[in-house]
Amino acid sequence: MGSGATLVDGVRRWFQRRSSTTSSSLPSNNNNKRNNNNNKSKYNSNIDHGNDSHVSLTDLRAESSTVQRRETKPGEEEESSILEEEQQDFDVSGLKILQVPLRTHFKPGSMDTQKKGGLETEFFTEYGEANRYQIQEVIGKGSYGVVGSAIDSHTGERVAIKKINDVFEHVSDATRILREIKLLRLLRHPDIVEIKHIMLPPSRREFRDIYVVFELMESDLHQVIKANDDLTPEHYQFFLYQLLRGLKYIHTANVFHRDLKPKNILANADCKLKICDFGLARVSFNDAPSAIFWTDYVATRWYRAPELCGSFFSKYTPAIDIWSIGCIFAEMLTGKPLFPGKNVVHQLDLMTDLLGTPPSESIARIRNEKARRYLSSMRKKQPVPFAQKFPNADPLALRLLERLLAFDPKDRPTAEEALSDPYFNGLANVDREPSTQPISKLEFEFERRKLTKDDVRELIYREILEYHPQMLQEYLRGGDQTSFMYPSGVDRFKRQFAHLEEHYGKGEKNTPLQRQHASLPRERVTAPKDETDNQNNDFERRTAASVATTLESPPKSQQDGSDNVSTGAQNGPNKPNYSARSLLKSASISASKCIGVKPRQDLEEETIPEVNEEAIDGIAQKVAALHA
Ligand SMILES: Nc1ncnc2c1ncn2[C@@H]1O[C@H](COP(=O)(O)OP(=O)(O)OP(=O)(O)O)[C@@H](O)[C@H]1O
Repeated sequence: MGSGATLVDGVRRWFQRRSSTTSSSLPSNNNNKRNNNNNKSKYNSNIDHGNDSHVSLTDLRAESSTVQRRETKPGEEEESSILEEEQQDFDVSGLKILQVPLRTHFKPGSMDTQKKGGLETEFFTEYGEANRYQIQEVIGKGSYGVVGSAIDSHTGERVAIKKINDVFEHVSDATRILREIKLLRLLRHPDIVEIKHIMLPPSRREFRDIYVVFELMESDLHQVIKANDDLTPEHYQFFLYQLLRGLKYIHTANVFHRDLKPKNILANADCKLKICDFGLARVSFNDAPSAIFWTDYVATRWYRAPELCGSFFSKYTPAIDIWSIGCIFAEMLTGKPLFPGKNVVHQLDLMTDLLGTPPSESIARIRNEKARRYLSSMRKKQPVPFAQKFPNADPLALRLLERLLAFDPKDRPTAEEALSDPYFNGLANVDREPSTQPISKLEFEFERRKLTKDDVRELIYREILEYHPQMLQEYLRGGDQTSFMYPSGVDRFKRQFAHLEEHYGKGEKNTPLQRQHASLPRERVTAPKDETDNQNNDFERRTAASVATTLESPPKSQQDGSDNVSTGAQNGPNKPNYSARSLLKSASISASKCIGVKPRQDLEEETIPEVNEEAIDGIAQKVAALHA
């Protein structure tokens, strides 16, 4: 306890000093300040009896940051204190350093990374791109490509470079990448991973791969939870605080992340967390047709909110992300996933085992008739007290967790509300929990039209130019760059990555990963039935595809028709509509058996592939065929 108490105390004092030394540069809305002297941290008594050496270390650091601030020259104060704040963020010296398992898969060693041909050298010297990053090792592999660590010779910083292969193989994949790089450019926050740069492709109209340079993180929360069985209450608090702070910012931009899970939270040994993987994120524009917005919903099941397990509503709220954060927090506390459902019905079962069956008022609000009937017909369950499920946890943490995991989305707090929960007394400070402006519709106008490969290539290229201001100027002036093959470091990277990939996982029985979230091209959707029959556990994939009909709330006769094929155990002759099977059929998660999925490492890996508008018709036909 002592070390974490020190952290909280240190951070609190830091805030207090900051308020007194830099108050002129801060918004002076005292009503907004949740963190004040009367708001005694629950750790105070521990601090008094705590570990002195930790206290003095934190004190010293907090002190030195204050002294530095005091020494700022007049006139420079505002700017430097803001910069300093950004850099320092939190003093985490009181928290025990995390174990972060080594992620090195292959070190290049004698690899020919240094070799530069004459022309290449010339290009690189002139443009400075290629010599800038020296690739070190492969640190991860996702469905879109390899991630390597590298040194940025301009800054000396270590960075992560993600090579995304064959970006334009499917328009839907390319659109996902466009969305992700755009969102990460627009969402700048200390708790969100930062894109530092994107390499300029060698040709505007012909490039296939892109190289995205991120700030380098040491691990992810999934690994941290697995490797650290001695996390303290202060770790839990600081982790949750950062996640909610990042989420507050994301939600005020009107963005829903939609796939929050421990693997999508990057982590450093110093306890810093950053939200990543915005590939499934969407901007919510009030006038956007909700059916289109949600038909491609595919978040990993274990972290999926109940309303998404049964297509409860046609409009969803940011509360879906709050639910995921609740699941992640519970996983931190116990070291195990909270709701490791095997399919959506099992998922709902696990949720109701803990939370009890929802009250009738909550069920009554559910728009989808099948989901409503399914929930009403469930065996009534009483909630399990959280103190029993999480016996060693801080009662304040559990009170907040219960709010995050409210079955009814309207009962969950917003991220901002959660940050003002008493659990964060002494740590939270609204001045350090920024909001942002809603993202402009103009940035995402491409979501409203059907894009061709060339359209999306142009849009990605335009997005890359944001990291190449001079080229952007030329582009905006209308200079035709089509035939201008300008030099870039990409060719060299291509070779380096090819080499690394060749050696990646050597000795392991790895098969190449395939894109998980890929939207389905129509022809794949309509693959022959027998291709799917031997896929056990894929009931969900075969049947959960009636998104369109669910969202449009089909007439009763249609529902009855689809229920004829239901074989759910509760399906008596007179109650055909609310079996588990029919619920699965109406879930707003859609997929096809035809998509390749990653070799399964654990059940949570079974993310359901994304389905786009284009694919819905095909899926609907396929489902109909399956049940014919
Ligand atoms: N900035 C970073 N610093 C360190 N590691 C990273 C960084 N970004 C990604 N990684 C790691 O690289 C791996 C693959 O990254 P990522 O999940 O972004 O790829 P992806 O192709 O989008 O994967 P997915 O299949 O989950 O969609 C992950 O293990 C991740 O932890």
